[in-house]
Amino acid sequence: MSVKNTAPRSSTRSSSRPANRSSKGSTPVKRPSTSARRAAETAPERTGSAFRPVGKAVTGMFSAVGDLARPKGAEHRPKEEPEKPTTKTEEPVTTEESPDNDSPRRHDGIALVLLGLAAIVGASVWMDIAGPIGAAIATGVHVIIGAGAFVLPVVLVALAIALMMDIHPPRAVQGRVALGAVLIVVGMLGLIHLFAGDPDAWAERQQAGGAVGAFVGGPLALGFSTFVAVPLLILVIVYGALRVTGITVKELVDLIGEHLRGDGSEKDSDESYDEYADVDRELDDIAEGRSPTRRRRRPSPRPRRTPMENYPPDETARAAEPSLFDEPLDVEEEDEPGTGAAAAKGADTDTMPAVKKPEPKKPAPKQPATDAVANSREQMRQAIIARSGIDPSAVPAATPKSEEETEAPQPEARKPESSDDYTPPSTDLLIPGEAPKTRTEANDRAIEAITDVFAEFKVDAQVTGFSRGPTVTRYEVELGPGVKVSKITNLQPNLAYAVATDNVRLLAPIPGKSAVGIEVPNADREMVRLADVLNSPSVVGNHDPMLIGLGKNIEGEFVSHSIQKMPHLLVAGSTGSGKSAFVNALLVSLLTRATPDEVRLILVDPKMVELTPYEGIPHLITPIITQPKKASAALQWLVEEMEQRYLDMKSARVRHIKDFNAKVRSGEIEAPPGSEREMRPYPQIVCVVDELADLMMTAPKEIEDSIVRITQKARAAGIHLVLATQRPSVDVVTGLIKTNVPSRLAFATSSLTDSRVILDQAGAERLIGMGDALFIPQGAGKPKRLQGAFVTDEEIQAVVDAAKEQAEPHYTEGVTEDKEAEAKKDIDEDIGKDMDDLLEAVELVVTSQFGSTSMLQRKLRIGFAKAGRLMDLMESRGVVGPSEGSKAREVLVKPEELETIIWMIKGADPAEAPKGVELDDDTAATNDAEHDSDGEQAETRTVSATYNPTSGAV
Ligand SMILES: Nc1ncnc2c1ncn2[C@@H]1O[C@H](COP(=O)(O)OP(=O)(O)OP(=O)(O)O)[C@@H](O)[C@H]1O
Repeated sequence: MSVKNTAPRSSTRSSSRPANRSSKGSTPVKRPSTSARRAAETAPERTGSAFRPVGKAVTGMFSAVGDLARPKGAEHRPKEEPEKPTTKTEEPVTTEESPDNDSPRRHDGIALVLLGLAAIVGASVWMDIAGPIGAAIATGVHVIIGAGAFVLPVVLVALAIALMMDIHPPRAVQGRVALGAVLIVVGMLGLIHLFAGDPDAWAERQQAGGAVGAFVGGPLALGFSTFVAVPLLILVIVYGALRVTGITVKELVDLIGEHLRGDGSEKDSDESYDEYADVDRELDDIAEGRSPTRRRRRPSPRPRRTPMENYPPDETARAAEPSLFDEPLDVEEEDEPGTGAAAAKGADTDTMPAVKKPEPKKPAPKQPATDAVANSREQMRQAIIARSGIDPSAVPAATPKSEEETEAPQPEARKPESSDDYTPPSTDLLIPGEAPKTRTEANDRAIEAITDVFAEFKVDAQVTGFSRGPTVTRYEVELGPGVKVSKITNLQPNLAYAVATDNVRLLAPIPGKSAVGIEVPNADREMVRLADVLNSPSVVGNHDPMLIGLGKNIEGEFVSHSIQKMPHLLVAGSTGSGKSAFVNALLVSLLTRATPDEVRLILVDPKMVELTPYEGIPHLITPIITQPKKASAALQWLVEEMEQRYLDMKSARVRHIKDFNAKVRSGEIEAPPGSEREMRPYPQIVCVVDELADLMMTAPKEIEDSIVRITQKARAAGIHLVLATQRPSVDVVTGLIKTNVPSRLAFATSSLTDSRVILDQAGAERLIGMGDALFIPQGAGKPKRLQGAFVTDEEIQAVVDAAKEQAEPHYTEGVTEDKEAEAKKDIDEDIGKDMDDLLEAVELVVTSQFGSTSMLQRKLRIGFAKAGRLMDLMESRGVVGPSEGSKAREVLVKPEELETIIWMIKGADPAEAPKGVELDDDTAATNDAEHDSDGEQAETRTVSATYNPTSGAV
């Protein structure tokens, strides 16, 4: 229950009543004040006894005394009462409150009257010196309360003192206390009466329980016997005591138990663990109408790690960023976007409301102290502090790691290994970003909201710090002892509601910390510029030409990753989530770090517009591909290129293209004599597909085959795929593609299913778009959240121009030619319709190395005549030797040459065959001999027969 909540409830009530009244057409009725009414309603209900009239009468008396005693304006009504709407239709609660006009002098007067009465009664009953009137009064008192008359003066003096000192129970409990007191008195008098022997004579009764004792004890003794009546009356007294003290029997037993155990220490009490116990009690007090007695907050037995130990204070940022409750600072006017300095820098023309530069603020007028909004904020803040003891503006913010990084000395930048005449465009062409914010009003507001949720749901947890990333802030929450983490995770919808976003993500725990992370999107997000990422010391100091700037993580740390380590990447996200921005960041990173000798590109852009700015850069192997068919051909070309590289690596006895390149550079590998081939280091190849879905629609089988073949083994060959799609459905990102593309980058997806397809887990559907991403590099289990780096079209243009100025692209021919279609044109006439069967037969014979006609019959389920014909066709093409009667024919083609022979049977130019092998009988025989005798020579033969697909470009 909260103070905040009670106000609306009372106002609801009050708003409904006038309607009722008006419907009856009656005038406003007198009603007791809220708390008195509540007490009067509840006390009799709880007793459920015959004491109701007595209770009511005494309640009235206490109430009246209380009212009389209460100084004007000092009534103890619940805090929220003054906030109740006091419109004309409001019930006239003030009619009962009229005695409030009494002055303190008046209840002093009543106290003196009580003292006088006490003196009279005391003088007469104790000493019999009050004269005849006094004696009459004494007799009267004795008749009513018997021996109780001896105590009455003391009670009257006590009442008088209480009146004068303004000590009285809160109004809400007055009825309860009065009833309890009456029960005790009546019970006692009854007991005295019984212990006096249940006298009948009034003279004796005056010395026993008086009329009250006789009327209570007498009938009981008569009805049940004294033995039953005595315990019954004791029970009445106990009940009265409970009413007066307001505790329950259980609490009493607990209290006694605690004392008996002798460990009154607060350790065992739940309350000692409950940081909010005092606050709860206060709130209960207020709700029940008691004055909220402020108890001193016990120091928490749990030594909480202070937030300051976790985070160095960021005084400068604190000073620069006013908290929600600080006086507004005068903000210096900034340039309008597109004017002045911003325009001179060629500032970003991309308009993005959430991340664009802050609007130039008008000089804020100093808020008057009485400002209603400021007041209500302050009240809310105080309520939160009262409940949780946490001041949002005191929660420390972590310094963004990027800021710590820049303090380190700048390492030496990389120099390209190869080109003397080509220098990659400088990152100075890119626009640097603004310094990251450490804390803003939005953060304070979110801390308040989170703290409020914990208080509302009575969860012992508190925000101990936060780190602000560009898009999202992660609030660190520490739990009290014994609090389940699930208590926080179950609160996710409420937290989302409190911070007014559905994109709250919970990390339980934050990796490496004993704290739960609550990631809340920043209402005032910041843009991450690629320039900042590429100029960060960690990127500058890294000499990998394929390192790309990805963005910034939630701790404000720059994130970069090498494409070589990916080695293939799947990028997915719904439209507008930031995929193209990422592809741009990737390409600009490569352009600013790698020469065309080091990295070559194949760009596939089925959307036709996304990658157009890169047209004509020297890194391209082929012009930007926009047709899916050509893309499919280019992927097949990549497969051949990969096979070729593997052959070269094999012949050079190296396992990675880097080692092959090193050998070429050192002159260890040379083109064989007579070969026209010039040995040059192979460049790394990156193939970027901007929309995989378009390709998969055209030729799903071929595309999937090529992708799978490349991704399975192209890592060592220096060929890398980056596949982007906005439709990560299972027909686009097939199981085979998924298993072979190990690195994933997910931008906001439109559904949980899409997130599962791309990340194999949920999460991407909760991202907030515009570059907010989850990245799983190869081998990493948990995705890392980051804000993608952004480059504007102007920056891209500047870098592309700088690259184009230095070199022309040298396109390799035939990359996008559909070789299979062309090959089909020259099919031998004698093969005719048997092409498919022949190819199957060749594959069977070559892989099994068994040239038997009956085997063909069996496996291909064909007749003898057809099997014989296929065997003859194979003989004429040098696959098998001549017939040797009933023996199987000799197989002349080795399994590793299968592809080439199939290639040739299909009718392609043998010179373009992917593997170098001469297929006329003589050469085949010679080759076999070479293989057998001299492995080294055999490999030289392979090299000599191969071609270098990228050689046209190098
Ligand atoms: N990293 C980023 N930082 C800031 N803004 C970004 C970022 N990425 C994208 N945006 C904003 O989001 C808009 C859409 O981004 P982008 O064009 O990259 O989306 P997309 O996923 O490629 O969409 P589509 O698939 O429709 O092409 C951009 O114009 C830009 O304003």
